[in-house]
Parts: sequence; C-alpha cells; structure tokens
Amino acid sequence: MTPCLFLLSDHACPALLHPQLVWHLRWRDLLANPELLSELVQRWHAQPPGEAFWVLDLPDNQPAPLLDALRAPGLDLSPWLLWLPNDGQPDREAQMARAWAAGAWDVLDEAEPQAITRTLHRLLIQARAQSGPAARLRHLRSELQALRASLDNLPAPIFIKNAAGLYTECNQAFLDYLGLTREQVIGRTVYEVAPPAQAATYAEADRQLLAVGTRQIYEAQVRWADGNLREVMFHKAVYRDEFGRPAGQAGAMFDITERRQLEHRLRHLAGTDVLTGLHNRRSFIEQAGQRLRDACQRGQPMALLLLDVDHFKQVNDEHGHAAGDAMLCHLTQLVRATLRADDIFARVGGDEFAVVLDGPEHAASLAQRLPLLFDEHPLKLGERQLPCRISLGAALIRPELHTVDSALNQADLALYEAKRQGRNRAVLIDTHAADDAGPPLG
Ligand SMILES: Nc1nc2c(ncn2[C@@H]2O[C@H](COP(=O)(O)OP(=O)(O)OP(=O)(O)O)[C@@H](O)[C@H]2O)c(=O)[nH]1
Repeated sequence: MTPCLFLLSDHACPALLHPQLVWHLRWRDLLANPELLSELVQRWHAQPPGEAFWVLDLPDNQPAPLLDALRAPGLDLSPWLLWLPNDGQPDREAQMARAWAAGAWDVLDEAEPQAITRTLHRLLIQARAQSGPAARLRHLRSELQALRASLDNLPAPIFIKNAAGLYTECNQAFLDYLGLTREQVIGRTVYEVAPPAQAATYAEADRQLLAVGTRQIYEAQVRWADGNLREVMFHKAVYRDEFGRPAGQAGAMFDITERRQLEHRLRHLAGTDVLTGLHNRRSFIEQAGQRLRDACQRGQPMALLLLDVDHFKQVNDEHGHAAGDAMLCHLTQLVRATLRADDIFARVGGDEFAVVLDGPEHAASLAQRLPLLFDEHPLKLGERQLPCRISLGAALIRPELHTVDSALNQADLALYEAKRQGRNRAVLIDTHAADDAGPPLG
C-alpha cells in the first residue's frame, strides 16, 4: 500500500528538481521515454501497487496516445499530473487546458514552485489517507470478505476456533449442517453448539491438538440439523500467532455416514449366508474364534455342535432343489427358536450347520432335543409333509486347549459317529473325558 509515483518524461527530470517528491513518495519507476509506457503497463499488471500517482509530461503536445494507453484496463483509475516545464514555450495555457480536459488530477507548473509545493502537500495528505491504518483496515476487510465468500462456496463445513476454544469463524455449510445461525456459533464454545456427549469429545480432541500443535484427523458423531447423529471425519490443523505459539485451530468436516453404512452392509453381506441369513463359514470362524478367546479368559467351558441333514441329496433328487432349500430354511428357523440369544449359529456347508455355545449342560440338552424336534415338526410343502431328519455331533471343549479348527474337528468326529451309528441321532464327545466318543444321545 505504499503510494507510488510513476514518472514519465522526456524533459529534464522533475523528480530531480523536486527532491521532496522523491522523499515522500517512493519511486515506483522512472521512465525517460514515453514509448516505454507499454512496458510500464506490463509491470503494473504483474505487480500492481496499492496506490499510484503519475506525473506526466505530454511530449510535443500530443497527449492522445499517452492518455489512451493510460486508460488501459487496470490503469484508468490512477490519478495523473501534468508536468509543465518552464521552457519558454508560448502555448502553456493551451497545454494546461488540454491536460484538464483530458482528466489531469493537477498541473505542476515549474514556473510556480510554491504552487508545486502546495500540490505536493495535498498529494501527500491524500497518499497518507489512502495508505494509512484506515486504508489498511479497508484492505483487510475486503480480503476477509473475499475469504468468507470463498469459504461459503465450499461444500464442506469449515470452522475456526481460537486457543480459548471459541468459534471465531465458520462457513455457511457449517451453519447449515448444524442448523444454527451465525450468532449461535461465533464467540461460543463447543458446549454451547453441540450436545454434551459430543461436545466433550470435541473439547478433548481440541485439547490434544493444541498440545501437539500440528494436525489431527479423527472420527466422531455430529448432531445434524434434523437432530440425527451423523458420522463425521474431522481434519484439523493448528494456526500460530506471530511468536509461533498455537493460537487456535481451523477444521473441516466430512460426512462419512453413507460410506460407513455401506461398509457395514458390505461386511454384513460378506459374512452372511444368502439362503438362510445365518453367519457363513468365514464369519463363523471369526465369531467363534472371538468367543473362544473370551471364554478362555473367563475359564468358561464351551461346546461346538455340528448338525447335518440326513440323506439331503435324496430330498433334492426326489422333491427338487427348491424343496431342499425350503428344508434348510425350516431347519434354520427351528434351531434358532431353540437357541439362546448369545449362541453363535451358522451354516458352514451345504446341509451342515454349526453352533458355538457356553456350558456343557446347555449343549447336552440341545443335543438331546434337536433330533426329536425335527421329528415333531416336519416340513410342510403345500399338502405334503416332508420328514426332516438330522444327525448331530457335539464336542465339549475347554477353550484354552482348542482353536476353532480343532473344536470343529472334534465335533466332526462326533457327527461322523452319529452318521455311522445309523443317523437321526446325536453323539457327544467330552474332549477331556477318557472315553472320547461317548454313547449316542438321541
Ligand atoms: N437344495 C439345496 N441343496 C444343496 C445346497 N447346497 C448343497 N446342496 C446339496 O446338499 C447335498 C449334500 O449331499 P451329501 O453331502 O451327499 O449328504 P447327504 O445326502 O445329506 O448324505 P448324508 O449326510 O451322508 O446323510 C448335495 O446334493 C448338494 O448338492 C443348497 O443350497 N440347496
């Protein structure tokens, strides 16, 4: 915002004649040849000064090309002055008249040094008014407005907080997202802007960020304008004062609710059997593994049951694949109704199902009841009733001694034994009892 003097002259340099001019107004450029004006214009565009004053000599009384050039975009607002040399030319009055008519801001007549001093004095007063604190404030205000307009055009909610945790700025997207007015946000803390549970999370994150003094990315819930909680990813960074101390933080919010829901749904689908809606084998291995680890910590004995439909191939062959599907769903419903809420039930093969559960008593009771259950509840297909028979192998295990695989192997041995003994029955193995393959239960 330093006032500048652009001097264009083919006469003896007026700046040299008037050091006061040079002293108070920093030279921006000095050109001795009016033909270099185009170069001046280019420099002006490359690095426009805040304010500029031009002192012009109108060479050979031909001001038109010069003035046309001065009206080029970006230059036409600059005040300019005519330098009238005291060189004895006869048409001084005419020159002056032409300059006024062309829009000269003033005339510096070398023949009247006192008038030049007055003009320069006025020039300085104006220069100071244009480049002083008020002008700087105007400039800052207009920059702030430009910044705010840019922020308001961004779709992501953006906020700025000072070191005391007060919001000092935010964009329109932030207000829209929270459903608040500017007055409800600016100058307030997170506790006045967000529900208490979320506000505590944000305040702790703010504290950590200011302590570390760099950047921060974290996920948290945010209450949306409609009152619902949304999943949001915060990207925040500290800004510093002139001494390099953290002075506050600027943050942006990215709503990832839909992305998280999609991920959750994909994870669910990846672990779900399409026909029955039960865990598939992959999900069963994960869930059962976690259950065994938990049980291991508690010293809780566990059981793993394997159920397999007897002669299921025959059902398919005689009644069709759709009837076979219906039988698998029927089995699913019957077993699920018998299990406890925290038992893990999965379809681990075509006609093979697995259950992981706590406690040998519950396992023994199920092993006894399930084969009978299917006798009592045949599958109804229209007018027809299809008998549904299953074999069941159960392994009682101590989780500290078993993985899911080894528990499955034990249950498989028991299932094999049930099939071998004639099907439609249960065999229970206590992996720690001396006689591993116990008697059939069903
Ligand atoms: N309907 C239907 N059948 C399936 C599905 N998945 C596998 N199967 C069939 O299930 C049958 C399983 O047959 P096997 O493994 O021979 O067993 P099984 O006939 O029950 O004989 P045992 O187990 O020894 O009593 C095969 O015919 C598969 O084609 C399915 O999703 N739907």
